[in-house]
Amino acid sequence: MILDTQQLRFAYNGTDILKNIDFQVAPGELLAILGPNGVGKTTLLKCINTIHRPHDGAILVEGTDVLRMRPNDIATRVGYVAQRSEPARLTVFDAVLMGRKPHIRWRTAARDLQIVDAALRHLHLEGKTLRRIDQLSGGELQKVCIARALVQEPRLLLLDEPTSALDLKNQIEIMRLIRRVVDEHGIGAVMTMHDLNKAMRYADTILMLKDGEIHSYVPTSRVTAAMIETVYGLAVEIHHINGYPLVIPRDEAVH
Ligand SMILES: Nc1ncnc2c1ncn2[C@@H]1O[C@H](COP(=O)(O)OP(=O)(O)OP(=O)(O)O)[C@@H](O)[C@H]1O
Repeated sequence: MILDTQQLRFAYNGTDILKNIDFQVAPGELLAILGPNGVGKTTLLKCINTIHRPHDGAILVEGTDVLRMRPNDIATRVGYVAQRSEPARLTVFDAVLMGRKPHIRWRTAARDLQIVDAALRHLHLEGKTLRRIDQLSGGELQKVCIARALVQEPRLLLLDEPTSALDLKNQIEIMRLIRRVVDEHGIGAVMTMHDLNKAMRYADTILMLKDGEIHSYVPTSRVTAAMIETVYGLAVEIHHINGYPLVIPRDEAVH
């Protein structure tokens, strides 16, 4: 397993936000965490990335407890794309190169530069390498953050709403890129998402949170309208168009 979370519990100021969180991510698996605003999706990613320390339970990455890993070992195994990032006065190139830092021993090697170049090309940022990231649009900055996580060559990629600031074409390109990296490199990925259709189109597994606990944890093909209705409190239908699932809200209340 790439990721194994066991009976996680996390509280802010004594109030439980997450409890009984148990799930696994296998090599080549993309898991989407869904659930309403404020349910704890970001908090869960931050626990996995050791930004927060769970109050109970364990998080294993390739069999090793992340809380016992040195920061550099975490950084070579886990890449994290935050929901919001603080843009610094760095160029795009330098910001992406920073993702190689955990791998660089003495000084930047030719391979580091090749990996950075490739990531910039994949994200269509090659024309903006010398732009300062505090002068980018929200979507451009989001792509820089994804490029920085990819050059880390992590075994586990954590993405907090990776397409939220992107236009339709960029959303699809980023989802295809994430899918390809997961498939080709056999890594695991966990993303939070509000767009159910995109999650169901690209993820292998869906994990839905409700009231701080796992409500549903199923292969994408097993997601039902009833699950979505209970978690979001919204009546929906799931249709398939050209083989892709499409969630359509119905104009009626759920009790
Ligand atoms: N630093 C903090 N201190 C106290 N409470 C917090 C803190 N950060 C988040 N919370 C609360 O914890 C809960 C979970 O927040 P979190 O950001 O994990 O939710 P989310 O599911 O990612 O939400 P969204 O979909 O709106 O991004 C929310 O009620 C939030 O207000």
